Amino acid sequence: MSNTDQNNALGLFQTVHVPLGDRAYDVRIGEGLIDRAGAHIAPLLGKKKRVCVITENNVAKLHLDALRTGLAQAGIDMEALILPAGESTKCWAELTKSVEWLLEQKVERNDVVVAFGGGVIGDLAGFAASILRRGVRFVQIPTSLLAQVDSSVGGKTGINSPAGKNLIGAFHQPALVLADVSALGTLTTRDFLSGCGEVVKYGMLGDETFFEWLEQNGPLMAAGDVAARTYAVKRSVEMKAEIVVRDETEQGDRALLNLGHTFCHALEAATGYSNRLLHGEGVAIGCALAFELSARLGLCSQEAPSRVRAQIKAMGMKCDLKDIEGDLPDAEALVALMAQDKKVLDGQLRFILARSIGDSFVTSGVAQDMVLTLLREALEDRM
Ligand SMILES: NC(=O)c1ccc[n+]([C@@H]2O[C@H](COP(=O)([O-])OP(=O)(O)OC[C@H]3O[C@@H](n4cnc5c(N)ncnc54)[C@H](O)[C@@H]3O)[C@@H](O)[C@H]2O)c1
Ligand SMILES: O=C(O)C(=O)C[C@@H](O)[C@H](O)[C@H](O)COP(=O)(O)O
Ligand SMILES: [Zn+2]
Repeated sequence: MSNTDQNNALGLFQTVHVPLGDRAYDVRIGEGLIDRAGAHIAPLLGKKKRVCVITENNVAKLHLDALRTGLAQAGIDMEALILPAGESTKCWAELTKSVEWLLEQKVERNDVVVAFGGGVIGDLAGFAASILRRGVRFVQIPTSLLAQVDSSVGGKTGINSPAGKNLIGAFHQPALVLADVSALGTLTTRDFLSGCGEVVKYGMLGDETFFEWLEQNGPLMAAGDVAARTYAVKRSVEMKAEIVVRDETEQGDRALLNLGHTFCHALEAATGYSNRLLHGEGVAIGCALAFELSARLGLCSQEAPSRVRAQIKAMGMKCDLKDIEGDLPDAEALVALMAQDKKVLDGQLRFILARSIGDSFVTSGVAQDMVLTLLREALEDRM
């Protein structure tokens, strides 16, 4: 995995290479990458200097003109499909619309689709690209913090089902990721903090030093410091890339990236994939629950969940079930939703638990009673 600074016609950026053999690609991180998108994407194109971009209305309003100009500077034309923003767009209807639109645009096997937006667009457009003509290449241009640190890297693409989160999808690696940290400047505070949920997750699952860095630099990041944001994106991507390279299709270790997600996905399904709970918010709440469960099982110290919760709260993120507005189902119903989790093996739930901050592992040996009691207490705390 190389990690280099470059300064040429492509601008100044840092690279995390994801060495996956014939599916290897760069994640380029820096300012002004949208303005220079054409120069970065041009080497991927054949004779046809055109890309089809899938995006959504919030991002289109703020950044699509810049992308059009950035592509035009390298002589690349762009057609764009603008979908509604929000988690509910990760559904069959929008997938069908996207695939039919790509076919109308006569996208060929050798063309490149561009996913321009947050994790919703990355997951949806990546899945559309994976099934179009049995697979065309796609470039991720992630515009949210969450998408830059997590969803644009690693090739998990897909949509939600009423039965559960991300249950329909495919592994399809991008050909290139351009993470333009200047785009983060237009995020709402809520969306920025949602992305922080995944950032803190990396520290908790595998790097205590990064967790400590976040304890010290969280406020700087939130205040918009570009160097701090760039470092957080780069360190997160490095960690994700390392895990993905070890286990691309989640046969083992990759499940570590799911820390907090068994709880999170059940809560997202329970709140109807709505604005009541954003994915990164669910991840933060899920991580706090996973550490609490680990402590109750005697796997980690009692101090670890307190430190995790203190950091989540210090950054201003949602931390508890009581931070979710409106009704929630009871503990039994939440556990029933977990039964559709993709980590279920031989009918048994698997959880990511922790020995300490920065030392997590995957296990199937968690008694359901422990999970039910934990959830009952967390739900009672809402009363
Ligand atoms: N594939 C993976 O590995 C992976 C990893 C983590 C999360 N995910 C998925 O990602 C999704 C969440 O991603 P998300 O948090 O980016 O959600 P999102 O795509 O809905 O974006 C969050 C909000 O930010 C807005 N936005 C995006 N970029 C913006 C910008 N630059 N300026 C202003 N507003 C902007 C969007 O319009 C939206 O309202 C979930 O569906 C989750 O399951 C996937
Ligand atoms: O890339 C992964 O692997 C992850 O688990 C990253 C998660 O943050 C992400 O939310 C992912 O979409 C969850 O995957 P799923 O397979 O549990 O749906
Ligand atoms: Zn996630």
